[in-house]
Amino acid sequence: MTKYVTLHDDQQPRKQSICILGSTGSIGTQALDVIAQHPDRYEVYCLTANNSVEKLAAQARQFNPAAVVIANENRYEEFQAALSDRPDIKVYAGKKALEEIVEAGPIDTVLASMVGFAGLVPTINAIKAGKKICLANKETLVVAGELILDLVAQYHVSLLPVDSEHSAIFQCLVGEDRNEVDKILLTCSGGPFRLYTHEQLEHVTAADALKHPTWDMGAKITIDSASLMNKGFEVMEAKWLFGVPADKIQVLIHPQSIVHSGVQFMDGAVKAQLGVPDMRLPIQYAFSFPERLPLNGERLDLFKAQKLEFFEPDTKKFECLALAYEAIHQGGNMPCILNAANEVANAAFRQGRCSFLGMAEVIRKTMEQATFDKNPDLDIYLQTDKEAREIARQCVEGSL
Ligand SMILES: NC(=O)C1=CN([C@@H]2O[C@H](COP(=O)(O)OP(=O)(O)OC[C@H]3O[C@@H](n4cnc5c(N)ncnc54)[C@H](OP(=O)(O)O)[C@@H]3O)[C@@H](O)[C@H]2O)C=CC1
Ligand SMILES: CC(=O)[C@@H](O)[C@H](O)COP(=O)(O)O
Ligand SMILES: [Mn+2]
Repeated sequence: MTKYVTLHDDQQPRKQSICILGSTGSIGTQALDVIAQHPDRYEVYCLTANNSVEKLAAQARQFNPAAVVIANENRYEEFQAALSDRPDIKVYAGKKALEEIVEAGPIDTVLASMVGFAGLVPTINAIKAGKKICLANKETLVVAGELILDLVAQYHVSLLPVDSEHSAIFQCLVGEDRNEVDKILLTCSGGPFRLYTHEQLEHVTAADALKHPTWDMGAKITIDSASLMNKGFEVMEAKWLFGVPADKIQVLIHPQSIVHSGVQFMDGAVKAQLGVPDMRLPIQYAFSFPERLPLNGERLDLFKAQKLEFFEPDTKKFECLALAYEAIHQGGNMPCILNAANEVANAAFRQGRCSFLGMAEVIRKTMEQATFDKNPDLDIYLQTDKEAREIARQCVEGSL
């Protein structure tokens, strides 16, 4: 029995008290929309952001959390001033405060929806504090999948996927505990450059890459979708979440983003989950599992969708996907190196300091030069992330 169904004397389900890490982002704001649709089920214990002082303060006024954390300490005074008329809301600042707030006693569920490596330590702390984890922050599993799964088992916590494909796979696997998976069908939109030639890719800009054909998401993941690094990360995420080796995870380019992913079983049966591209469903399902709750929003109309296409990905044209497979093959801390280099290259591309194709070059060079460790622990991941970022920065500057 999952621990969220705690009944009061009157047999009404107790409200699930939620901490949202990264509440000002794309996933965070959609999670608040889900919570607003079910005030009888969910309440907000804590909201966090990095720099978005005004947005976080506005969210705090609307959702009345017990605590709020702004990760950038330099924004503390400004943030405190913005909520000075709300002494009932505790205001904290800094990376350490953010990493520790997840341990607060009243929290049932932590939605890990910060972006990047910064999400790793708070997620680990939340697991160790016995919280239910709704995981959007895929970088956590990319970097330290084995460590996270070991901790989840050791602390007996629930880990629910939020990423749309992994939520789809999870939904297909419900009730199939006794049945062996033949392969996972992991769909991918192909991004805005799906039909571009290599020559065209030499000239694309961040503004072009930020126009995702089907999903409206934060800037970092949108660039990862354009380079197909996002799909490489999702192969790793699926491998850890569902215990399926990478060679049994088939990536299918599906430009319509209607089939969110599927599973083929030993008898050849394929189950898939379909829907409009809207993250509120996977967010809500992670909160409410095993129940389904009503959700306002657009419904899938298959007559309107008309055609559903599937193609093989081109790993020569999209080298980031090939690099992700290489990192999976090498194992150890290589996915951590891949992730750190990607975070640096992705940011540099957005700032116009690196070309689109240059991102893969930076990542490849960093993978060649960073110190490899076959059996990393958390300390090694922290060191690896630091070292790989430094190498990647130098690659971006063209000094290596
Ligand atoms: N968006 C989507 O549809 C999907 C996202 N995901 C994953 O979910 C995660 C969040 O993505 P998304 O919502 O798009 O990202 P956004 O960039 O929209 O939001 C990121 C959030 O994290 C906060 N944040 C950023 N850096 C830090 C930091 N160093 N310390 C503390 N907080 C920080 C931001 O605060 P601030 O506003 O102050 O910058 C913001 O609240 C990513 O890992 C992504 O891969 C997975 C599937 C789909
Ligand atoms: C919404 C979501 O889950 C994203 O990870 C999405 O998958 C990105 O689209 P791509 O398939 O283009 O990477
Ligand atoms: Mn996804």
